[in-house]
Amino acid sequence: MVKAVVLGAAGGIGQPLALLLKANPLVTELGLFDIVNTPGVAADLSHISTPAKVEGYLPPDDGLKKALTGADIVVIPAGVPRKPGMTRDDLFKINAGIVRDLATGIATTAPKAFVLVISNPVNSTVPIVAEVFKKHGVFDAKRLFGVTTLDVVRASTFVAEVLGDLSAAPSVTVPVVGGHSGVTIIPLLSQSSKPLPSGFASDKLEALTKRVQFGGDEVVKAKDGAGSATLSMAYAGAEFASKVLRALKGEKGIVAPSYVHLSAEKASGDALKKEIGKELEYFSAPIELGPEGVVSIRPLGTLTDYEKGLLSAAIPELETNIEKGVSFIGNSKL
Ligand SMILES: NC(=O)c1ccc[n+]([C@@H]2O[C@H](COP(=O)([O-])OP(=O)(O)OC[C@H]3O[C@@H](n4cnc5c(N)ncnc54)[C@H](O)[C@@H]3O)[C@@H](O)[C@H]2O)c1
Ligand SMILES: O=C(O)C[C@H](O)C(=O)O
Repeated sequence: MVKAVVLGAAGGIGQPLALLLKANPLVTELGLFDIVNTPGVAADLSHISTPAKVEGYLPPDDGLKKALTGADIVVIPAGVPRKPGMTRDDLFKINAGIVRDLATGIATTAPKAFVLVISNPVNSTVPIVAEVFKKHGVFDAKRLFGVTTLDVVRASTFVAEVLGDLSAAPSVTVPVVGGHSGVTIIPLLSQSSKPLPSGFASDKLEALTKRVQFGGDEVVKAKDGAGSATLSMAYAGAEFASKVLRALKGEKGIVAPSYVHLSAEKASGDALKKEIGKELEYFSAPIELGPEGVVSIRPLGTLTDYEKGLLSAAIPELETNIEKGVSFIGNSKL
């Protein structure tokens, strides 16, 4: 029996993500929470002929607590999305408080659940969840994940486009490490499972790297005020959730990228800090998953000089973003 819960389930990401979780045969119960519309979304999904029993909850009558009771995995896409001209950090003002309050609900009702944070700015919202959990004495770094899968999904697609063969996209894997915003997104294109064409020019490599780093902006611009990526994010979130669930069920050797606290597995986390050359608390890297969550954090491997430059550029912004999330909870009354 597996209960999955979506917080922010009526939103642009929440609805298609809930659909994909309802279609996942590993899920037997699906709890949907939002401040609006969840009864309708739940009623709609509940007619789909898959095993999961679906319930929708709203804030009155302890809806958050009811949604979270018995949760094994909680996915959080609650919060406002960007409009053109905004950075992800501009969302902090509104989303930090939303994520803090939802994390408080998880800490008190489902402290053992795996928590997958989608709400932006991920580089700061994951530390917010961790700090709330620490204040409640229930923090387990192995179970907290910032969802960076969309960056990896984009890298696969964009590399396949460069190779002129979109049918290769599902089998192209590119490690994307660092964080989830602009220059903190570091695609390690030299490690693509399908190499780029030989003699790929450095200006093309730079353009491809920038496309992965700023892929979110492409969607924000195209949606022209109506939000940011929702469908590709729901796909990516469901992919990552499915890997976490398969590992929970005992499948071995599952590796997926995620933004985690580097204490999640001490030896490999310390080794990664050495590779980065900085005492960062959080970083996104390929993670081996197991029934308890993080089994190990994979090394970055050999970086080209260009990729080393990307890493150096990412570190100061990551540090600032992490500190912002940590001090927000330090200064919050819970
Ligand atoms: N990690 C990623 O790769 C990634 C990708 C895309 C979007 N995002 C982020 O995901 C978030 C959601 O994006 P969206 O397009 O679905 O936005 P949206 O506005 O369509 O949906 C957000 C939902 O959250 C709900 N909500 C607001 N406050 C809430 C609360 N206190 N409790 C529960 N629900 C609440 C809203 O009612 C709404 O239904 C944004 O912050 C966006 O930046 C992250
Ligand atoms: O770009 C955004 O604001 C949403 C998301 O983080 C993305 O990468 O698409």
